Amino acid sequence: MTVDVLKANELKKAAPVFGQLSFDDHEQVVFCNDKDTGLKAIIGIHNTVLGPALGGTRMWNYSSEWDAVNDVLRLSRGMTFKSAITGLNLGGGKAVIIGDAKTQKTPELMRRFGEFVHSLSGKYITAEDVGMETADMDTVREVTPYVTGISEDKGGAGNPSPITAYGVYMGMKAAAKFKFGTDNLEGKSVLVQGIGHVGESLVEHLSKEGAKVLISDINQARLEEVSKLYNAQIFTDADVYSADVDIYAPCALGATINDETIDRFKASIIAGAANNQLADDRKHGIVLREKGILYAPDFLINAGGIINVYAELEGYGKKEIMEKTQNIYNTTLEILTSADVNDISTHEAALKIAQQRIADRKKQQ
Ligand SMILES: NC(=O)c1ccc[n+]([C@@H]2O[C@H](COP(=O)([O-])OP(=O)(O)OC[C@H]3O[C@@H](n4cnc5c(N)ncnc54)[C@H](O)[C@@H]3O)[C@@H](O)[C@H]2O)c1
Repeated sequence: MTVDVLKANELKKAAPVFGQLSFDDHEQVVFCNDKDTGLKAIIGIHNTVLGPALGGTRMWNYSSEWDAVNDVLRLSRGMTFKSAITGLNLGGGKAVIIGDAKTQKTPELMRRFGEFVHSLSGKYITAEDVGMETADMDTVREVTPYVTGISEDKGGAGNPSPITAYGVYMGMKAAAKFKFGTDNLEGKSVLVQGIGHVGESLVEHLSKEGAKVLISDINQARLEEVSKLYNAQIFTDADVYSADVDIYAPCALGATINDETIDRFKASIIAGAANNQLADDRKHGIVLREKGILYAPDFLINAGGIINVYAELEGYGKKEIMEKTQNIYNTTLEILTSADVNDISTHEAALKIAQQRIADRKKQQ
């Protein structure tokens, strides 16, 4: 561990961007700065072999600029594989805005951000992520057409979060089928960490099916609201990761499966919406497999949102969106089976398929 930290620190000094551990042959990284609106944003374009880089914008109060760079690099890479495995003709990109979405987000700041997106002439297309609402994308739409996730009355496909939640639910059911022999979640205990846009909708599906739902969030008011609405139990223990549940569903931020938490998990399945759940894809994917914890790869099961926004570009409707999202069940089962047959982590099994699709397309170009 100490050696890893030392190595990372040396790399930061010698090659602060291209040498970053999370840098993975990204095509372009754009730093956007505007003094008047206070905008400090980074757009990461990982790969555009399959199409324009599409991915949401996250507004977050990062503890350092370094964390923001790291996040956008990891998130944009994840988008490349998400679109590839879902069969969409999209590349991977993502943007982060440094700041508190509750106090620092203004229409002027969002429009200025939209102008930066516009300057990339469609190579990057944005959408919402943590800290963003459909209304913010409507504001961005005032200055650029390179935005999705806009409201339905403005011709968009609307808020992608309920579709994302439906896809996660499908992926979770497939994982249950694989692990428990049945996809019926009635009576299964599921801890949903983060009950924001996606988490709440997932809680709704789960409680309708009769699962025993536990919820955890840093926002106490939301906990009480969601608990009342869906009869979900608020998880009060200090340690979320050692909760004695059947399924852990991370729906807050990424990297919750890391060196500190991985030995504490008691859940049999990990299936949630958060992007980049594994702090170290390779290492933690393998450890989960060794521990017998079935991990449904995040970029595979949380693709509902991108399917929804892709519909805006391709012009298909709700029925097709739901069918494609429902299909996450089948793809998840295939990948879990393939990981088992090939004795590799589920993350690696999913990654291989995504990478192969990109390599095949590259050969044709
Ligand atoms: N919205 C989508 O369509 C979509 C699509 C794919 C992936 N995702 C990913 O799913 C996750 C959730 O997205 P969202 O749109 O619901 O975001 P959101 O901002 O609406 O909700 C996030 C929730 O997590 C809570 N939270 C933050 N830190 C926490 C912590 N340490 N412990 C517990 N709760 C915490 C917040 O209070 C909030 O309620 C994100 O990682 C996002 O990148 C979202």
